[in-house]
Amino acid sequence: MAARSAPLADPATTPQPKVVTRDLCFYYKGAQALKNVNIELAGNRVTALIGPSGCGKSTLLRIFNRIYAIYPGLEARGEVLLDNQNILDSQYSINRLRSKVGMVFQKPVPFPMSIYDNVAYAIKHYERLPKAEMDARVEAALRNAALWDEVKDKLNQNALGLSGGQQQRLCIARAIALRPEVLLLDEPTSALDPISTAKIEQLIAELKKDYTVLIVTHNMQQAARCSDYTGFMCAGELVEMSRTDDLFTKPKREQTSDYITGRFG
Ligand SMILES: Nc1ncnc2c1ncn2[C@@H]1O[C@H](COP(=O)(O)OP(=O)(O)OP(=O)(O)O)[C@@H](O)[C@H]1O
Repeated sequence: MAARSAPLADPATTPQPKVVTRDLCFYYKGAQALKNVNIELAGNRVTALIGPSGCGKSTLLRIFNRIYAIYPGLEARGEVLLDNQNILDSQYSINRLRSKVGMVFQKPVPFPMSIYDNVAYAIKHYERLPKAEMDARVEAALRNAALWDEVKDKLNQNALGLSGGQQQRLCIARAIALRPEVLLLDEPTSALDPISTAKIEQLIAELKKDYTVLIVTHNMQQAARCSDYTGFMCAGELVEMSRTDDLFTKPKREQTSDYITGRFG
């Protein structure tokens, strides 16, 4: 039976949860991948999910923008409350959800178009803006993603000419250009070199001023460096969820301790 996530400690300084799941289960064509997951993502904080390969981290992250719904035979049960509204409810419009919850994938996937258009394209899907306003939005997103200084003189060049780390920051710019409230990062640095990784980690720390961030990572040091809260998952269950320092220094469950000390996984 999955552990119920304890309410996050110290309510005086703990922000309100932005996203809450209740008894969330997930099935791939009948095969259960998540078992009664109860997790809270604190608003304007970074939450990391760690755990062995195949434990369900990416499955959980992808539920938060209902991306699974485009594939047949995949089913989520339970509730996922974003600001107290259940996003799994078919009445909750997918367009509304995508404007509130942005996602960045493991491999940078810029569109084969200019750097400018990569960001503007995402905005145009939701809003019609005069040119000057669009320019300002594109610049703001690129600045927020710590990429502006590197690309400001070549906005019309093809994005595929950027380095991997720059492409990933462009994908983050594209996601934040829509001014989402929640940002999902699925192993965003696994394809990057250490310098690009450090830049993205620094960026993640900055982003929490404006967004609620969830990051899936295989790298425990990364979780320790850039998250406020960490959830440890195993075999489709959320085993433990605490403040990051606590989870790594005084885990409550033996399974967590075994994982972070390298005894399994
Ligand atoms: N498209 C799919 N169809 C069927 N089963 C899937 C699919 N995607 C994932 N699974 C299964 O769901 C379980 C959870 O997978 P998931 O990718 O969420 O794990 P993960 O913790 O993110 O793994 P990793 O760290 O290796 O990326 C695994 O047993 C996996 O085999």
